[in-house]
Amino acid sequence: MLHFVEFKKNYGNYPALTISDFNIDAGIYWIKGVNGSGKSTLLKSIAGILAFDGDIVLDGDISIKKEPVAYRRLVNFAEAEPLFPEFLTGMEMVKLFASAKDAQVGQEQYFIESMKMQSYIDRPVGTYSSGMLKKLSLVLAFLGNPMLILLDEPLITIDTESLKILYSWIREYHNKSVSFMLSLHQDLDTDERLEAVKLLVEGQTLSFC
Ligand SMILES: Nc1ncnc2c1ncn2[C@@H]1O[C@H](COP(=O)(O)OP(=O)(O)OP(=O)(O)O)[C@@H](O)[C@H]1O
Repeated sequence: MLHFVEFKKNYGNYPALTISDFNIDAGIYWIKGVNGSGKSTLLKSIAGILAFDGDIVLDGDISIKKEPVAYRRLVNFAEAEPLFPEFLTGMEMVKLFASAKDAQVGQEQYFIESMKMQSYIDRPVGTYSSGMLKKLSLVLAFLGNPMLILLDEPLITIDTESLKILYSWIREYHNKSVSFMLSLHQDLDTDERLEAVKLLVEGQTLSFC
């Protein structure tokens, strides 16, 4: 599903992450690692938000470097602490992402309703609480027809009812062959029946746990 080829991400002189040749099959992955180990750097690089040396190839032949548009359409990302333009409403953000991700018309309604966001989705994002912002970022990460969804710290900030909904979305999309990479500090809820393979970011590289 994902192949790292001579991947290297430096911040100035600091070599944050080096992954020379690494393959990840389709599935659900739990990215572990201590603070500052490079989990967000990894997810932002896979999402195409950070520049890096080398290449990341999706599904055998879709290179982020050679086919950035096709690649980005298939890889969605929710940041740990999302920041959006404060003057736009939640719905304007949703429409923007739906258009960029070629989402089918009306797809967003299911997500907005199941997360119970109808009462504030038309309000400017600047008026949102941190939990509301987090839920908006999660909705955006499910729009379109992604092959891979990257969720950085998805379990923080949102209430327990919303967490259950998020787990159900992950199960539903996984059943449709969508892969996930979740960076988490806390354990996954074993009652939620998510079979996740553990990956460890340690010593400025990535390995299976
Ligand atoms: N913009 C930046 N400039 C310089 N160094 C950075 C930058 N962003 C991250 N780093 C460094 O890269 C390393 C990895 O950071 P990263 O945010 O990826 O870690 P993380 O595993 O996500 O941490 P946490 O669990 O605390 O969120 C850290 O040493 C950090 O100081």
